[in-house]
Amino acid sequence: MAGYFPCSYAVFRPFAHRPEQIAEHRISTRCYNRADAGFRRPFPGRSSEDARAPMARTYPVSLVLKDKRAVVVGGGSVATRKVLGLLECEALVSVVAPAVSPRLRELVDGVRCTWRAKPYETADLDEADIVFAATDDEDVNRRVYDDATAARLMVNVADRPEVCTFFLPSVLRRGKLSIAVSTEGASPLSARRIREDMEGRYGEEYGAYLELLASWRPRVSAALPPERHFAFWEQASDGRVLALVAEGRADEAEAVLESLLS
Ligand SMILES: C[C@@]1(CC(=O)O)c2cc3[nH]c(cc4nc(cc5[nH]c(cc(n2)[C@H]1CCC(=O)O)[C@@](C)(CC(=O)O)[C@@H]5CCC(=O)O)C(CC(=O)O)=C4CCC(=O)O)c(CCC(=O)O)c3CC(=O)O
Ligand SMILES: NC(=O)C1=CN([C@@H]2O[C@H](COP(=O)(O)OP(=O)(O)OC[C@H]3O[C@@H](n4cnc5c(N)ncnc54)[C@H](O)[C@@H]3O)[C@@H](O)[C@H]2O)C=CC1
Repeated sequence: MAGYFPCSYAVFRPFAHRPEQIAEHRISTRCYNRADAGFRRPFPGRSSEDARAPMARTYPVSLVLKDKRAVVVGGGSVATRKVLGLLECEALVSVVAPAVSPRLRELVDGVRCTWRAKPYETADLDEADIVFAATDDEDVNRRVYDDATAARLMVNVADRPEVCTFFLPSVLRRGKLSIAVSTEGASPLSARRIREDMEGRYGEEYGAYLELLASWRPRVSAALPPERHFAFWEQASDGRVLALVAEGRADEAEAVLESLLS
């Protein structure tokens, strides 16, 4: 099965039909402070009252993007990272950019990943299911955002956390296990550091372990009445089976599961 594309949606968007109002009303304190520090051009018409308005909580989900059409506008390092994640989930990726990074060029195969070597135009979003704006041109990113919003498409804007309808978390994968870390735009580097910290705690053994448990699900459903399912899975996940899998003792892990059926 294709992997999931973990992300967090910003679901509360009261001014979704007027992008300039979103900029004015849904600005996070962090961005306001960064603007003051010279990192970000201040948005027009913003008051300190607006700056205190908290950004909406996000709704974490894992998207199934297999065979869905993802349009990525931009071809630099940020776009490349997005494309790698999308291809991992078997999405159909269309990159729109006059130039792309060498790594991204390698990923373009004309089938799962195509490249339109030109500047962005509105028609590039025709047939898109999900959109990523990742150019280094603020105005282009804003235009992609406007067009995607007009078409009611989910859109991630690399340089504008405050208008994204979803963010990308930092993701640790171990087979079917994905641990997605999000700071809702507060500190992407912190998300990465936490993900790196998790790498030491959740090793490769989780891949085989979860495959084993997945293979047992139909068996448990068939062999045990529903009221015994929870107790089975509680014991199956108490650490013994995981430890045996980690030591490469697959037969013994199976035997423990077998014993839990009686
Ligand atoms: C809002 C968000 C929108 C989105 O979804 O893209 C966004 C926005 C911005 N990122 C910026 C900077 C950096 N981003 C990274 C890295 C990652 N950024 C990712 C996600 C997100 N980044 C979303 C919020 C996620 C969250 O908060 O949880 C990760 C987790 C996932 C991914 O991209 O796949 C991936 C780590 C993957 C991994 O390694 O695990 C690094 C570190 C590095 O490069 O290693 C830096 C430099 C250090 C720093 O600034 O912290 C800037 C400023 C740009 C500038 O200053 O010009 C903006 C714009 C702004 O803040 O205004
Ligand atoms: N969300 C995130 O994780 C991060 C976001 N950023 C932000 O992301 C943006 C992109 O950063 P990088 O990838 O490092 O930039 P980059 O300079 O490596 O790449 C920019 C890309 O945009 C393309 N582009 C320029 N004009 C275009 C147009 N009219 N139509 C289509 N494509 C066009 C260029 O051809 C190039 O491929 C920046 O605004 C940066 O501030 C930066 C770091 C992390």
